[in-house]
Amino acid sequence: MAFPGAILPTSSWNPGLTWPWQWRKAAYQRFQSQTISCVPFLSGAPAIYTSSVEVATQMFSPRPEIRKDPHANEILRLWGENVLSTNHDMHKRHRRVAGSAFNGSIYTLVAQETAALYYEMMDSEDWTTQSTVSVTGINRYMSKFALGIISRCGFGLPFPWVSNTTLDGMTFDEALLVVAKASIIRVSTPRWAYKLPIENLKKIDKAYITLAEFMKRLISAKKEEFEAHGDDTTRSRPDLLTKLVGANASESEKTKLSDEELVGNVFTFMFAGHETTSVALTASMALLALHPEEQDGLVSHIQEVIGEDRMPNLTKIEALYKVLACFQEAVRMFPGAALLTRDTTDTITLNVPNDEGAKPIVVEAGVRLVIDMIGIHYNPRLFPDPERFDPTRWYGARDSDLTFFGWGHRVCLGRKFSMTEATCFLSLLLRDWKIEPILQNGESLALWRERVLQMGMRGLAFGVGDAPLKLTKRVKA
Ligand code: HEM
Repeated sequence: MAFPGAILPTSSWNPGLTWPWQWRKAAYQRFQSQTISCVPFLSGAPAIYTSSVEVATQMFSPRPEIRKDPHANEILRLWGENVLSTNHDMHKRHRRVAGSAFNGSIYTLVAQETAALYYEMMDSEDWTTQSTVSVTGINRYMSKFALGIISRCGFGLPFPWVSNTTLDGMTFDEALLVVAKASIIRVSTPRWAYKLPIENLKKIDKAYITLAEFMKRLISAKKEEFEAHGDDTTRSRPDLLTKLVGANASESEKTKLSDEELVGNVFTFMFAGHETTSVALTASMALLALHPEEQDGLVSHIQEVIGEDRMPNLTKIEALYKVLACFQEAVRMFPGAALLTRDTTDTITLNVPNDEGAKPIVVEAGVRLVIDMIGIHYNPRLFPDPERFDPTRWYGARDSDLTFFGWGHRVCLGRKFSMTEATCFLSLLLRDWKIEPILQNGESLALWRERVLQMGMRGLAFGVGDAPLKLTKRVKA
């Protein structure tokens, strides 16, 4: 999507930025194809959009002629090259280092910390003492929650729900939230503009400086630990930051990360692990609020598996398949990573399925390939009656069925991390609280869904807007 179409709203004549969501019921049906090409009217590169898993698989394949374009992904490289931004051999190196941190120990930690932060949030917000709580926008809480879990489990940061530690008057979580929301402004605003008396730009600048300082201190402390204890550091604490700093100290070309790459990866994990999970948690709660019958079924299931256990362990969390399926269905319906792009650097051929089998299409160099995750997840051939919230679609699903995490050699590294966090959080919340939508005067559930559950750009990811919800404490027998 190029200027000026990108800045104008989506309408019947202009796609705008949100067409994959707003036209999800019509775009591919109109052209009777799951793969369509798009040639910008005034400026910009031609693009091919697909809602077909077969075509997306070809676009995702590790071929030398397909890459993530460094210019299109400038936001991802803001702090340094990293596992999300790089291609080919360089990507393999980053993935080798970061991937090794995603194992049983980190998921055990995620289960523990999610339960701990849940109770801390309840106490700090003073919800524990209330019988009902009305929240105008649950997103704010979910955003902070997801940030807390990645900070604690990925980076060993304390991240208390209420933080008093400030650097130049700004707390760490405040700085992170501002930075997460302001990346587009940061890449598009020249440095001199920050000297102007514009309050918002000053706040963004301060947040970037604060965060960079926090991270510098964190990395220095970890480096000192390596100097004092060598490889024992990795053995005693196998978290993500330890793995990344260990790779920075490594002598091997295959696992070495430079200082800049180390910082780039630290920030990438902070943000990749934050927005997508918080969007999905918000959507899960909003959808459950619309489906009280689903909540009732889940409460019995949760009681059977964890009873009144305050800190359920990983094995118990993994047994809560019905709660997990609700989360997976919410991610299908509201995929935070909505549009994934690749670019061709040479001519390729895509085999596009049609009624007769498949038709080969030659794609020149310089074409943008867009994997439309909304298109895929609302494709009625793959998900019959796609507007219906039906968690049973995911009962017994295999890892490879979870298309909303991508697939192939770049499948999401944090998929089990986010599923563990979400299953644990939603189970504790549903066991304690009934969730209902806060309706406006005379509003029906269908109208609430229409008003609230709309996707648009929120910070770095595509997400749902403010979801107003009422929580009512369940009366325990
Ligand atoms: C509901 C939550 C999440 C969703 C829907 C999601 C989705 C995705 C998708 C679709 C991709 C593929 C991107 C591409 O191929 O261009 C991806 C990649 C990635 N995700 Fe996630 N993600 C989630 C949570 C997380 C979490 C919690 C973390 C970290 C703790 C994480 C870390 C990453 C990383 C590092 C990559 C890059 C992998 C690579 O390129 O090799 N994600 N994610």
